[in-house]
Order: sequence, then C-alpha cells, then structure tokens
Amino acid sequence: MANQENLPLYEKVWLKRTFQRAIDILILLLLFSLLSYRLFSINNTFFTLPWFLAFSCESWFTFTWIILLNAKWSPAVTKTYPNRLLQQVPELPRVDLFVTTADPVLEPPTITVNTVLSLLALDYPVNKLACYVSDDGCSVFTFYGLLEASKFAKFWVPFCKKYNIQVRAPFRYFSEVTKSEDSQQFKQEWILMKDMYDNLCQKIEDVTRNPSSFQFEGEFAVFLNTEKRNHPSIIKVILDGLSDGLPHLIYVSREKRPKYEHNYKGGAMNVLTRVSGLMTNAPFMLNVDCDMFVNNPKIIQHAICILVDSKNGKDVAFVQCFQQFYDGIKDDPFGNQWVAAFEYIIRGMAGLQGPHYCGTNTIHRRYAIYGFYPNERQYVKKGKLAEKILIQQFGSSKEFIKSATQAIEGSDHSTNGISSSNFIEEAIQVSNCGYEYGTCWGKKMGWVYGSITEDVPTGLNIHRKGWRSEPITPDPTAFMGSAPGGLLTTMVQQKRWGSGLTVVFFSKHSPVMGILFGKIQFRAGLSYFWLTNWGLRSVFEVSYAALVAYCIITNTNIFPKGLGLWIPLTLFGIYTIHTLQEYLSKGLSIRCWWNNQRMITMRSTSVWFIGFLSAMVKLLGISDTVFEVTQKENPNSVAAARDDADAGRFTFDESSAFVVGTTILLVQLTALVVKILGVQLEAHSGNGCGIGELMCSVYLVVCYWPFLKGLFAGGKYGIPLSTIFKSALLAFIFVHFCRITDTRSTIN
Ligand SMILES: O=c1ccn([C@@H]2O[C@H](COP(=O)(O)OP(=O)(O)O[C@H]3O[C@H](CO)[C@@H](O)[C@H](O)[C@H]3O)[C@@H](O)[C@H]2O)c(=O)[nH]1
Ligand SMILES: [Mn+2]
Repeated sequence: MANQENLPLYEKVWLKRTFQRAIDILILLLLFSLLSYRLFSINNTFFTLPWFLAFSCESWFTFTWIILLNAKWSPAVTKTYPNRLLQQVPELPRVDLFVTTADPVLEPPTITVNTVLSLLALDYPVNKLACYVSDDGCSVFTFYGLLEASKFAKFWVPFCKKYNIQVRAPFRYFSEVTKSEDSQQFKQEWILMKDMYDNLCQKIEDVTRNPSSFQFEGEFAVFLNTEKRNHPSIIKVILDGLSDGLPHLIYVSREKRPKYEHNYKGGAMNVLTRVSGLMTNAPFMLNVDCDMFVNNPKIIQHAICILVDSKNGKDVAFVQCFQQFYDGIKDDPFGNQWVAAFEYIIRGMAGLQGPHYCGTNTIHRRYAIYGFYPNERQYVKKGKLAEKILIQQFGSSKEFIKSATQAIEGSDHSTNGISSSNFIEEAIQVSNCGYEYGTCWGKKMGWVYGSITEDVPTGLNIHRKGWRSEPITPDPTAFMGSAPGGLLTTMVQQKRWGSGLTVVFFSKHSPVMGILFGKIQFRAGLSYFWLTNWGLRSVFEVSYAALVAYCIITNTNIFPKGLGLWIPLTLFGIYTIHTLQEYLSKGLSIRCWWNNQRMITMRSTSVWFIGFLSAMVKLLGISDTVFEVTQKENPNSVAAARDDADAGRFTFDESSAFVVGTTILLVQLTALVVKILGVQLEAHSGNGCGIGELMCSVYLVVCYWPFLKGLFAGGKYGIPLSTIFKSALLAFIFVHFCRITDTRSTIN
C-alpha cells in the first residue's frame, strides 16, 4: 500500500502470437510465389489483358496482406488500475459527456433516453459530469423524452448507486428478473422503478404515436413550425447540475438552414464541443452514439487512469473502447458484430500508435481536439496567444475564446464561469450555421469534415500530430449498442463506409500524407490502410471476380495448371484454416466464421464498390454523398424481434445496394452454365480454362448463396424483378463484351 504512489495507473501487456505470425508469413510467401509464377510465365501468349489484370489484382492482394500482417504483428492489451487512481490524484477531472441523435424515427427517443440515463448514473462524482445531447432531428419528442427522463433519473440514479447496479440503461436492466436471494426491500424498490420506467416509455410512446395532438406550449413552444433542416438553434438546460445529485443535462439542436452545409455528425460534435466549452469546459469529453449505453459504470475511471498518468499518459489524445453489441443475432449472419476484427486489428494497432477513432465510445482530451500537438502547451503558455489568431481558429465568440484559452493553458479544474443567464445566449451564437465560417473548425481542428465517415479523418488528424491513443477492454464491457438488424441496414452502413473511407484515402487526411508530412509512425500509418482501403479494395475484388468469369466464358486460363496449381490451392487452404482458427480461438462458432467470410466477400464485391463509385463521383465534384443514418430498433422490442422467424434471414428490396451483388452472381452463373453446356469458345493453343477458374467461380456462387435463393423466393425474401432485370442487363453486356474481345484476339 505504501508505495502505491509510484505504481503506474495503466500498463501495456504485449501478447504473444507466434503461431499466428508464422502462418501470416507463410501466406505472404505463397502470395509471393504466385506473383513470381506470373512474372516467369510472361511470354508472347501470356502477356495479355487477363494476365495483366490477374497480376495487378494479386499484387494488390499481396499488398493488402502486408498491411494486415503489419497491423496484427505486435498485439497489446492495455490494463488500467482505477483503484490506484483515487490514491494518486487529489481530485478527479471533469468529464463532459456527448450524445448524438439525428432522427426520431430511425432512432426512437427511448433509445437516446436510455443512453442518457446510463450516463447520468455513471460511477463518477456527479459534480464533475455534464451531459450534452445533440439532436440533429430537432425533434420535440426527443426533447420531451429527455425532460421526462430527467424526472425519472431523480429516482433511478440513487437506486442504481444504492444497490450498485451494473447495467444502468433501464431497458436492459429490466429485461432481467430479480433473483430469489434479493432482499424484500430491494424487490419492492425494483418493482417501483420498473413501474416508473414503464410509465416513462408509455408517455414517450403516446406522444410519438399521436404527433398531431401534441401541445406546443411552454417549454415546447420553440419547436412549433420548425423543420428538420430549417430551424434556429434550440438550447435547453434540462438539469442544471446544482440540485438533486444529478449531473447537468443540456439539450442542443444546432441551427440548420437549407443553404448551409451541416456536415452531419462531425458538425454536431463540433457544436457540442463549443457549447460544453462555454458551460463546463471539462478537459476530457466522452462521446457516444445515441444507441451506445454504458455497460460498465466505472468506465470513466478506467479511461482517466490512462489520460492522467503522469508518465505514459501525457501524449494520449483519446481512449477508445471497443464497439460491442447486445442481443446480436446468433452466429452473426450479417457479419456486423466485428468481434474478430476488434480482437486482431485493434489489439494490433494498440501495439503501434494506437487504435483509430471509431466514432463512438471514446474519451477525448479536449486540448487535442482543439488541434494542438502533445507538447505544445508549454510554448503556448510562454507565447500568450494573440487574440487575432484565436478568433481565426475558434471563431468570434469572446466567451468561447476565454474558455478555450483556459483549456489550452490547462487550468483543468476551473470552469469557464459563464453565468447561467448569458449561457443560452452565447451557446446559441456558437451553434449557429455561420459560426464556423472562416475558422479552423472541421479543417485543422475538431471533428474533420468532408467524409461521411468523419471518425477516421478526425483520428488521423490527431495521430498525425504525434498523439497516441489507447484501447481499453474492461470487464464488464464498457458500452453496448445495437448492431444493424437486417441485410439492407447492414449494406447501407457498409456502403457509407466504402464511400467515406475512399474519400479519406484520397484526401489530405490520408494515412500517406500523415506518414510523409505528419508524425504518424510508418507502421501505424500502414495499419490505417486496412481501413481507408475498403472502397478501393472492392475495385480489385470485382475485377478478379469478372476475370474468373471471363476466363471460363472465353476458355482461357489465369491459374497455373499441373503442379503450379498447388500454389493457389495451398494458399486458399491455409488462409481458410487460419481465419477459422482465429474465430474458434475467440470462442466463436464455425457458422459465425462462415457467415463472416461470405459477408466479407459479398460486401467487398458489392456495396463497397458502390461506395467507391459514389466517392469518385463526389471527388470529381459531380454530386455529394449523404450520411444515411442506420435504422435502430426500438429497445423495448429488440428481444422480440430477435426471436421472430425473420431474424438473420436475408430480405431484399429495390435498393440499388443489391444490384451489383445480383450482377456478380448472374455473371458467375452464366459462366458455369456455359461450361456445363460445353459452349465455350475453342481454347487457344491448349491453354483452356482449368479447375482453378472453376473453383473460384463456384466459391463466389457459394458466398452469394443467399442471393441465389433470393432469385427464386417470393415476397421480401426474393430479389425484386426490377433488380433482377437491371442485373441481367449488366450481366448480358459483360458476357457480350467477353465474346467480342475474344473474337478480336482470335482474328489477330
Ligand atoms: O447528420 C447526422 C447523422 C448522424 N448523426 C449521429 O451519428 C451517430 C452514428 O450514426 P449511425 O447511423 O448509428 O451510424 P453507424 O454506421 O452505426 O456508426 C458508425 O459509423 C459512423 C461513421 O460512418 C460513426 O460516426 C459512428 O460513431 C460509428 O458507430 C448516431 O448517433 C447519429 O445520431 C448525427 O448526429 N447527425
Ligand atoms: Mn450506430
């Protein structure tokens, strides 16, 4: 006990994964052999378009493998010691809590209410917390829900603390029943709480069901005649942090006007940063999406261990918690629970400069968000910032500049001291559309604009200044959220990532620029490619899929024959065993592994490709991309939805998201039919299509099996005729193209 003061608040433990490293290397060697085979097979007959395509794609796959191998090479786990915190730190720092919501229909207010309740009940000194909710939907129902929730919180928070409840999001907590060993008094209070919670949900449900009968009076009057994309700033202090043993709770709906870009979530986060800067100005800020409730009430203490550690914490800009999901469908049919990716990639990045910023479940250092370098504070102090520069950087609000200066100078334990009477006035000013005009917000500091995956460039902008980040995985899990519940929602989300990440790849925030002109370490920058390449990757995967079909239809080959065929075969075999082993060793099932494998193939040959194309259209300045919010199920009905027969089944609609996938499938089917019927073209000089091409094509059809079933099924389980028609047309054009290019080469 005596020497507790010298003990670190957190430690990094390196993991040994010798076996996996060996397999990774083996796969790399096989990839190199395949490339060498290609090079050695160049001669007159082989230097053709298919050869060139195969060589480019395989070079790309090798490059991708190097990226992955590098990212996974030195995994680490970060361990935190919150018990030491209280002994070493005289006073815990303030933390501002940010929640974003954007649409009361796609994100039912009950979800946001539950997240907020779990935040208000955090195990952290109440006077050190303030919760800010950004509502991009400008919905009176969200506001109403929060207002009602704040009344319930007066009972809920003390109840959680009295009985040391772990899960403090009521919908989740009440989904379990009380145990027989619980005391009588507890049971009584439990029933009372449950009644109150049910009552709260009922009230919210009633108003959302009958929007027309809502009375826009008193507090709610400002919402009258507002439109989602055309309204003034609305800021309301719901809880003032002075009484009731509850943190501040502030509702913020920033101004929106049709002529102004609002920059989606990034814009909302920057407004929250400024509004909170005025009021509480905490040195640290937690940000969560509206569906990510707190599952471990001690999470802030864990994160603070890292951020205030005097030895190793000074250059940590943010602490990232894994995204984990509740009530996930069994065996992850849509591949959106990300268990393996987090385990292998994020842990790997932890051993480098740190994980990328995932957009939610993150505790940020305000100073880093303000665009400074890790050791810049000392210079700032000496130099005294000129007012003119501050206005250029932070905008014209004098009060905000005062607060920012305090944050920069590191007077962590003081608030800005703005009086509550002029707070609203100033807060409205900093959340107006025009405020950021001519400032550094969204460019050099804060949440970075320009991509619909705002999180990645924002994290890159921080890492390129030399900051590090740390992941934490406390037990119990820090936060839990809802994964997309269906195929379409998953595909829409993946399309957004494919598009947004491509834009990042080609922007000045790309990892290449970070390595060349910033302070991103080489290997950390390389590991970022794993993410920013998602869209780009699809171009090669789609080309390869097309190439295989082309070979079968025109009776040519790209794979070696005879002994040489063993190279791709071994590669495929070892890769399969390797990924399977990764899943099994994480306790995941074979089914889950397969579901993920086929989803990886499906998304990278369909929606990522659409995302890539839309990013190109945006980069060429033809049209902009839109952030499509992920549909969240009403928390009170999730469990029921999971039980119904639909859970995990593939359902389709007319969305363009399905056209590319259906085309890929039709093209492969055509190729296989051509082969089976024996109506291929005559092979040139004995180099006809072989077993390798056929196996690839069959593998693709197996991956696309749910689509194949969809071709024949009816109702929502079937692919709509219009989609099939569009895809058939595209497939026909492709097959026709194969035939004409081949005739030409025969004539030559
Ligand atoms: O104009 C907008 C659009 C979205 N959001 C909020 O952004 C969050 C994320 O949106 P969601 O539709 O849930 O996207 P997901 O694909 O589930 O989110 C992942 O990907 C996003 C970037 O694409 C990140 O911002 C998220 O943190 C990350 O969880 C939600 O709280 C939304 O309310 C806004 O505040 N304003
Ligand atoms: Mn989400």
